[in-house]
Amino acid sequence: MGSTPVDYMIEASSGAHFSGFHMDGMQAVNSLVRQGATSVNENVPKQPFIIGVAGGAASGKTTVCDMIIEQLHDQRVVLVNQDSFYHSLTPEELTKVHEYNFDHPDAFDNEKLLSTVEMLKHGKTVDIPKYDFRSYKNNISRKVNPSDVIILEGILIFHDPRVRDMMSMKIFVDTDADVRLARRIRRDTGENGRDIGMVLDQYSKFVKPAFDDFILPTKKYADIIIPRGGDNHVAIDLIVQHIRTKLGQHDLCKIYPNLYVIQSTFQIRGMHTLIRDAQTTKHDFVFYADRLIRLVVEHGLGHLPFTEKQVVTPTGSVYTGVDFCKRLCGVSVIRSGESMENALRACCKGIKIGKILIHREGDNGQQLIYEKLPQDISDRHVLLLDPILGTGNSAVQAISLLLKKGVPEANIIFLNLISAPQGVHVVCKRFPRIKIVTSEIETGLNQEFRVLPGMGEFGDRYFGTDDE
Ligand SMILES: Nc1ncnc2c1ncn2[C@@H]1O[C@H](COP(=O)(O)OP(=O)(O)O)[C@@H](O)[C@H]1O
Ligand SMILES: Nc1ccn([C@@H]2O[C@H](COP(=O)(O)O)[C@@H](O)[C@H]2O)c(=O)n1
Ligand SMILES: [Mg+2]
Repeated sequence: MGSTPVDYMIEASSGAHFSGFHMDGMQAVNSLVRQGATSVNENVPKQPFIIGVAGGAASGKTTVCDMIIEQLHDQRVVLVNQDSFYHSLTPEELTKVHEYNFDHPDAFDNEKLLSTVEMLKHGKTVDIPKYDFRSYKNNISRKVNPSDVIILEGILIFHDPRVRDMMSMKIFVDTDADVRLARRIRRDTGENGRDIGMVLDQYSKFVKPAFDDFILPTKKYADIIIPRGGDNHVAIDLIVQHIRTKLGQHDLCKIYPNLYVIQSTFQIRGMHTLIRDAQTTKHDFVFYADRLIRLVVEHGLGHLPFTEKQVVTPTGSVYTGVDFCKRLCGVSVIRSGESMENALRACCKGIKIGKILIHREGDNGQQLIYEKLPQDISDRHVLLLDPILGTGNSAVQAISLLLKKGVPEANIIFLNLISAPQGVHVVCKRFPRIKIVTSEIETGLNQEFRVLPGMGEFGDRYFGTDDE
């Protein structure tokens, strides 16, 4: 590995983050239909992004982790410290603590660390011990919930290949030995209440040799080497940027560059949780569906072309901005697509909205039975509205009609709340120039072609007709 300030070998660490669906378009759907298959990957939980942070004692590992966590404040991140897996000292070892090597791989319960990381990786809650540097014991423990990002930190966190192989990104904090020693003296004589003579003895007898024999040799496994630890803001920004890209990117977006999944936040996830809950009242369903629809519409509008425009502000200054695209219209797929009309009207004053009604017989016999579209639709950019993309058959019908009316494929933006991978494959394969904007990708379809986990019959829940 070279020795540039930040050795950034992203490719080496970019193993797929979220599991996806990798069959070919129509072929995939047809084969699923033939097999009467249920969800594509219904039982495969999303894999967390596991990061390892190694480096010498007092190199700044915890500081770097804290900075990453702070920047990822809108994500579910958990920090697991290798210190938590120190073996508690026996009464006999306690009497000769100055002879104990805390920097040797055997000082840790490596099997427990491995099983803990495996559990978190598979979405299970774990109990992690808390280690006390003063009593040399781990008595109490804390509950740690599964998260989207798991950071494993410790001097020898790259030592065990089984733990190392679970990491999607490996960082080594590289700080000069004299700086590490100075920090260690301050920390151990301060918060750990130790005598300076003992600290120096421990350093020359165990810490320094173990760094050379066990820690430094693991530097070669790192994808990124950060000199100066927490002072290296550029490295930390790059790392956070990379993590965000990996988290926000569904595998399908890597296959289809015209598929846009809006970046998830806790707010967005919270809204999805509410509208997916079968117990949510009609009032709340409409409220949160409207909020999400508005986000999708705003995101979709961001894909329209624009022209530069200059205006004079009340201070007499010139502001160089942009002018909205004027030649646009909405088209809703009756009935659930109509739920998206208000959000579109709220964003685009006076926008024309056409309608298409597609009758479904099972899910193979789709029939277009009604259309009312602006006469000059071929000159407009079209925002096609349907909250759910399932098999893709209705979408194909609707898009085919728009193309027949002369709308260029590249002028269509298909907006929906949730998309099944099958529908994405079908639409993107057949119409590679249209854009799809959605807020979440589903796991798949069931045997009745309903989206899973889904949110039920959207139109019925939104318009309150589910009891009829
Ligand atoms: N860039 C820095 N400048 C000054 N002090 C630092 C810096 N990074 C860490 N420290 C201090 O050094 C000590 C060790 O840092 P820490 O992040 O806990 O290292 P590690 O987790 O590698 O042992 C802490 O007291 C911390 O506050
Ligand atoms: N009872 C203990 C346990 C560990 N150490 C030292 O801590 C260092 C590892 O912790 P970092 O936060 O610095 O990674 C390691 O060098 C051990 O020697 C200790 O002094 N006492
Ligand atoms: Mg630490």
